[in-house]
Amino acid sequence: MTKAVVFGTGSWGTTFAMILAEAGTPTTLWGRRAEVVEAIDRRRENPEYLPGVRLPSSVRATTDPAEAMEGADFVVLAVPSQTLRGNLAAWSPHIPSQAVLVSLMKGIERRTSKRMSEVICEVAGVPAERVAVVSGPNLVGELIRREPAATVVASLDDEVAARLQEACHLPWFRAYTNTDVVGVELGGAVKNVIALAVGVAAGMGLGDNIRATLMTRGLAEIARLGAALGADPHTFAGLAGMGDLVATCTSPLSRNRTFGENLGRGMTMEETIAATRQTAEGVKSCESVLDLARKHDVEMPITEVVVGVVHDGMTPSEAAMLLMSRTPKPERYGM
Ligand SMILES: NC(=O)c1ccc[n+]([C@@H]2O[C@H](COP(=O)([O-])OP(=O)(O)OC[C@H]3O[C@@H](n4cnc5c(N)ncnc54)[C@H](O)[C@@H]3O)[C@@H](O)[C@H]2O)c1
Ligand SMILES: O=P(O)(O)OC[C@H](O)CO
Repeated sequence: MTKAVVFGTGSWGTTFAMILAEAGTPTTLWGRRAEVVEAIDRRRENPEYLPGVRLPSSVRATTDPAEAMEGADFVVLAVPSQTLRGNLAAWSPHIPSQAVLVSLMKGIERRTSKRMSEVICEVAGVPAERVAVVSGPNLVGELIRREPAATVVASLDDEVAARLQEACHLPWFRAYTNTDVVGVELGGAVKNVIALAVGVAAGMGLGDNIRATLMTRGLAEIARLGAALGADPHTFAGLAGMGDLVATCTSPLSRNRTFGENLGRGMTMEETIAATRQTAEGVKSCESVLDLARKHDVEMPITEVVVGVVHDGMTPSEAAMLLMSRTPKPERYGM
């Protein structure tokens, strides 16, 4: 029988463990805090991240990475992107030799500008064919109510993607396979940056025209970066591209969009950070995305102003003015 371990008892790690278990894949959750692990194991609930959600009995929890990893076919990683490298270095000695490593994370590493699958290969010393990523319009607030959704399971190895698809496919959670790991990861990481921009616009009281413009031109930025990195352009019209961009930019459940909205309303960075309880990946990843774009000579004006607002003290009004006063050009310029 296929078994999985999920590292990270936050909202997505716990929800994906629930999905795997419900799809017939017994799953162990690794958490760093004993009280969370105990609540999951004894009360079948993660009161901090998913209060009131009953977890299946085939979800166990432990704080011991070696115990968590025993017999696992899938090692799923769901910690904040910027903590992956350090954590995985400690967990790597326990990874079963044939296990597939799965990233649920939607971030780009600071300093190296690496995608999560690249960090995994480097730190765990596994070939890219033994890595898979899961990404798509997957807002946890809806999934815990078992509302219908779909996702993309990507791996360079078709057979690996198909096995993971089988391990997590449910009547209400439809998983599609893809071999474009680069495109699927970029779609997930960069949409968070665009959701920050859309949130800022919404917080400023601006309307649907500019929000749609930011989403559309944001997708153009994602596609330009993807083209420079060798992604398949069709991926960005799919669930991990446009699908996730639309869900994240329009949903009040999105942490990234909400973060931007608070800034747009006039909250300071300190106030906004204090009001954000969970991981809003775009806040740290916007700089790494911009670094990556610059390395590849790709123009990403929306990402630039997001970095300006989030990290360099630019006001939302200055950001709006900068974007609107750019040189007029054909729509497909630089695509
Ligand atoms: N929540 C969603 O709707 C959703 C959906 C799809 C993808 N994602 C992605 O999944 C990843 C995880 O997000 P999440 O929503 O579960 O975040 P979260 O904030 O809900 O949980 C993060 C988890 O990581 C743990 N953690 C924090 N710092 C750590 C550290 N230094 N070492 C080890 N563990 C640490 C926290 O205790 C928590 O258990 C992110 O990349 C996010 O973009 C989230
Ligand atoms: O809450 P967010 O902004 O991290 O978005 C969650 C998921 O990535 C949506 O697919």
